[in-house]
Amino acid sequence: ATQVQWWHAMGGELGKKVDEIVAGYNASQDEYEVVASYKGGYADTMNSAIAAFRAGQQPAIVQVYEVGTGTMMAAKGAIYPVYQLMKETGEDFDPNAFLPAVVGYYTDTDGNMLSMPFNSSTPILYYNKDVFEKAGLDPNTPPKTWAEMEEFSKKIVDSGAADCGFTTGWVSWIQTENFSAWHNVPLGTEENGFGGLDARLTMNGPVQAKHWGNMKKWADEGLYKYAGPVGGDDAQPLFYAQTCAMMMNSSASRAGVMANAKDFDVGFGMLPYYDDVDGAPQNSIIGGATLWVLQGQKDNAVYEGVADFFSYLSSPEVQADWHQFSGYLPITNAAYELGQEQGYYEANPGADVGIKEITLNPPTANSKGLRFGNYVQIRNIIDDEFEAMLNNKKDAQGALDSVVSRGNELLVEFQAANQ
Ligand SMILES: O=P(O)(O)OC[C@H](O)CO
Repeated sequence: ATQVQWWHAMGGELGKKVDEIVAGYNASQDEYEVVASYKGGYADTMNSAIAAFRAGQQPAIVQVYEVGTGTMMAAKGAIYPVYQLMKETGEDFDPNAFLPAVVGYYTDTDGNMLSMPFNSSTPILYYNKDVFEKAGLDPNTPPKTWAEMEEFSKKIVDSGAADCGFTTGWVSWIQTENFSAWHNVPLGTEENGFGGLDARLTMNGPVQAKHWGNMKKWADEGLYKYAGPVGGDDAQPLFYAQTCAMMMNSSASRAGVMANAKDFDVGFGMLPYYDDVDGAPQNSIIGGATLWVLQGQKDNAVYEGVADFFSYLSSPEVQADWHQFSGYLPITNAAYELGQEQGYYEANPGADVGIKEITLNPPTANSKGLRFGNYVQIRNIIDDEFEAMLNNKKDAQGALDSVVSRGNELLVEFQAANQ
């Protein structure tokens, strides 16, 4: 069989499921053998693939998170656009089969899909119903607004029901990028970068500054616990240990929550919003990753295998199973409909919160996502400046102003290198 190497970033429960899907594909036919390799988190996986490409050792498929999209799109000689791959290998492929929010993120300005959707997520709220009850809160009513997040957190901490009200994964993705979309305020010019390489960051507006300022205040008051940079790896353990009663994290944290939150009941809610911001809540944006095909495989049969595997991955049965297990969105209309027919959403209340959030309102220029170059590095700057604020080195406005000025230097460099 022709081997097809796939480098991915799915660890823990998600990694086990990826191995199961790959085994299912390999058993379903004997022409190709997909070999899946876990390469660490999203940033590590992307960096390993770039280094491997330079050394001529690249895999056929690499999973890249959504914020790597701008960089991958610009790497023209390195990528094999998916719409072209499917056409050249004669594989049936209908971009309209995918949810519009997913397609929009990964298409070029001519509407061509460049990478293959696989695991699209969006952040949601998880909460501990048992702690809510102990604190005298209604376990069936999650907070809707940030004012309620603060009020509920105070009740939880003051009553001793838990040590902290809430934590969050991804300060960048959830409390800055999705926060901005949810409140319909821009992250940058040129429709958050979709309009061209001359886009610049503007995520230091009054709505974002107020929110970062509140996060600092809530951290000082012990209502919010910081879970660390990048994905905020401490968020899940803090939630599982019932230290924090609420957690904002990827819809795909569901698999881990289901496996680890054994001693208490979990409720699900939408992201909170400030009710004095006009138009909030707007819609959330997708995260997660897509599969990029890399150029340079010597045997064309490898690409035929990639196309065949992609068809398998996006079949309604495989997608619905992956979505229902992981909490990633059902990325095709057919997978969503299959779940409805199966009665999955009725049997699993809260499993459709993410879908409701991304489809809450038709996306605006501020809420269809982002596409900035060098954004992997810009995310590190966001974490860095958030920590500087928590450590009293800067106030919220000063920290966000630095995000914008440092980030824009990277955008200027990216524009010069890729125009
Ligand atoms: O944890 P994931 O896969 O939902 O991804 C979260 C963020 O979108 C990563 O950039």
